[in-house]
Amino acid sequence: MAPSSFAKDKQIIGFWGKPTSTLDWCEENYVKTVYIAEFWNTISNLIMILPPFVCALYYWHKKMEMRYVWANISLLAVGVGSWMFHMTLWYEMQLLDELPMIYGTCVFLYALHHHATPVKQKSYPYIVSLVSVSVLVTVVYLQWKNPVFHQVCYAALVVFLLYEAILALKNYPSIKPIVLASLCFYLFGFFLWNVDNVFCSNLRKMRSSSDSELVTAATQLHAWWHIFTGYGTYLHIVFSSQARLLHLKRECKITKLGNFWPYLSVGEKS
Ligand SMILES: CCCCCCCC/C=C\CCCCCCCC(=O)N[C@@H](CO)[C@H](O)/C=C/CCCCCCCCCCCCC
Ligand SMILES: [Ca+2]
Ligand SMILES: [Zn+2]
Repeated sequence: MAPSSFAKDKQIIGFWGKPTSTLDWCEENYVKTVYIAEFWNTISNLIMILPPFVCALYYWHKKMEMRYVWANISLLAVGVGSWMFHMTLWYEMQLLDELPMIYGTCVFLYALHHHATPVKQKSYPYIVSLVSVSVLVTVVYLQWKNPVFHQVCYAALVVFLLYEAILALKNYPSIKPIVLASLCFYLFGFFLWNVDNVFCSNLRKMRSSSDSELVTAATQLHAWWHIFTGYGTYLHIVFSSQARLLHLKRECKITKLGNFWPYLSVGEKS
């Protein structure tokens, strides 16, 4: 599903010129500033930029295996790509948003699949399969610029990740709450993404008939999709790394930073 043909009537052209992307989401373009096409959709990406940046540095400092550092960098890459896309609405930036979603999910699959393997042991057939899927999706999507193709491929990878998560849960039932939290936030974000696409004209009417900035912000459901899926994905990284550390019998505990932000507190490497 793609929000394609809304507001063809009064398009404002801002600093980045006419949109060249194959998607233009429900948020009205260049309303807040001429430098950012979709303001709320842009700044909501901070949730995919700041926490994984800090978490990547923390895991690196704690000498976690590099795949968990890369998992954070993958989410960070999606956040930066998505920021660039919503700011410019350029086709090239859309690719910078969408393709890392595919690569990132492959990194998550790789990390989760290897949560119970001996240190430095890798499953080469699994790696080859993930690289092949990434290359295939990239090549086809560069030729066939249909966003639904990207959405179906991405959704299939997420379902496969869910299957890997269920397998990991069998080994470590204690991680169930964080797996469930990750899934609930993610699915709620997906629900909002659909509402935004289906009820775009209603949401726009609500915004145009209200002067309240609160209504404007609250009805940007694509921005809320970023926030909920970004948080759900961050929690996925927390549980994937926790499953690994439990397997390695290395000390770790989910702690809250400032009584608010959950992260995996990791003990020193023995
Ligand atoms: C299950 C819990 C954790 C899952 C982690 C999944 C791996 C995440 C990988 C990358 C992070 C992505 C975070 C969201 C970024 C969104 C950026 C964005 O908005 N991009 C759009 C352009 O602005 C792009 O065009 C959007 C595509 C949306 C595709 C939606 C596909 C639906 C996926 C639904 C999966 C349903 C799973 C059902 C399971 C029962
Ligand atoms: Ca828009
Ligand atoms: Zn987006």
